[in-house]
Amino acid sequence: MSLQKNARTIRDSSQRQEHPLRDATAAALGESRILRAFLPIIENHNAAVKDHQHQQGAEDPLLVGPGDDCAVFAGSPTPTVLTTDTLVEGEDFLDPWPAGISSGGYEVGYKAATQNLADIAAMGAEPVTLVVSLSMPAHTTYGWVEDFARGITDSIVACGAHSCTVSGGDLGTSNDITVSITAMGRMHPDTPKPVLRSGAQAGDTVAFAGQVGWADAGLRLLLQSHNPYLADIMAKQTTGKHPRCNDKVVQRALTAQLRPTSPVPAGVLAARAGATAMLDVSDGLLKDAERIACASAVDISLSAEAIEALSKPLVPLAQAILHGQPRNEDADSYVSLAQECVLGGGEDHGLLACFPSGALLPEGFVALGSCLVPEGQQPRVLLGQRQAQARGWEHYQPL
Ligand SMILES: Nc1ncnc2c1ncn2[C@@H]1O[C@H](COP(=O)(O)OP(=O)(O)O)[C@@H](O)[C@H]1O
Ligand SMILES: Cc1ncc(C[n+]2csc(CCOP(=O)(O)OP(=O)(O)O)c2C)c(N)n1
Ligand SMILES: [Mg+2]
Repeated sequence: MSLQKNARTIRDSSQRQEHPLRDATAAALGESRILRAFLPIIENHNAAVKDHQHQQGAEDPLLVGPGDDCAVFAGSPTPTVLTTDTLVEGEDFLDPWPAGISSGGYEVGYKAATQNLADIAAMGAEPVTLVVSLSMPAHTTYGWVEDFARGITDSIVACGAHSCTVSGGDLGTSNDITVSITAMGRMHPDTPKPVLRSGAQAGDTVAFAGQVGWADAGLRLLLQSHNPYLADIMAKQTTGKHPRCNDKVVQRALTAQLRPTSPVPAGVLAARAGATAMLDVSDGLLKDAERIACASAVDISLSAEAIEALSKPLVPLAQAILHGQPRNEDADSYVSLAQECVLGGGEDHGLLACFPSGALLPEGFVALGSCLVPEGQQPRVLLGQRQAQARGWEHYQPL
């Protein structure tokens, strides 16, 4: 059957039945169920294309479709990986934030590039190029766009993606600034097999490279308009490109939210060390660990001590955040807020990976736990002995 005829059959059949959730909203459904409106239709299409190519005696180059950090395409000498990510003003950044600090062009370009580079790294691949689409109001200035371009190139350098170019893009108009970057990467010849989310096995070590919880702590500070502590430690000129701050821990959290970096070379190192599964943590450690657990059909057990070690440096920040809230909290609430940032905070773009038990962890990775044979039907993430509730970012039910 020709592709056209096949596609028409699919369209006719989809018109015949009205999906029972047709009037349900994104807010009611959440991201994963909203994707189900999209995926069966494109997967049908992809299957029709595959059949068509087969009949022509050609191979479909799409090796891995939707569902992982990147799509994977057959390539010579090694497979190519492809991803895209979007930032929207008002939803993903503010200019200015209630705290008085701005995400200007530099921060927006920086963050948009990092998000994409992290998805490439999460496949164990090396970033090759970015294509940048920028929609903005007509009153956006030359200076903003210049800062935006510099933010992109500085992020590429800071993430260690030294072979990544910027090869094109698109300009458009919109009421709110919207940036969409598409990134292409390539597997290294020594490790041509992409690291998917689905390869983890019971017994594997779960390990993490990068930082986690800091961007969430930064977000919480930036969203506060009257934090006396923050006002105290910020230097006078806080607007513009680089907010200055006299407190190193607060500065680290603000930087993690405004100009995050991802440990990109650690992706290739992980592939080389035999990583069985990997993703970048963008929506929260528990939620993203659950994605590996579900894709690989394993339970993941995170060590309470390892989580405590990640949370500890965030306790002074939790104190700063709670100082900005109406009533002062006790020490226990600082500790639990720090842990909430580590377990549920997104946007740091560290790499969570699984390695065969006994494998030497590559530089930059610390062990967080292990994969287990699943106990129930639904794979779970455990914290210590107990099942952890997968908090995390959900676009249609924010904050
Ligand atoms: N509109 C869409 N159409 C097709 N696939 C999509 C769409 N949105 C997301 N996906 C796929 O769903 C998966 C999860 O997306 P997302 O959570 O944005 O990934 P990530 O957090 O790694 O950026 C990805 O494999 C992505 O390609
Ligand atoms: C104004 C504002 N509100 C809320 C957030 C928090 N936030 C926005 S997106 C996001 C999660 C990551 O975004 P997503 O598009 O899911 O990235 P991906 O998983 O696709 O890499 C978080 C925590 C923010 N950065 N800015
Ligand atoms: Mg990702």
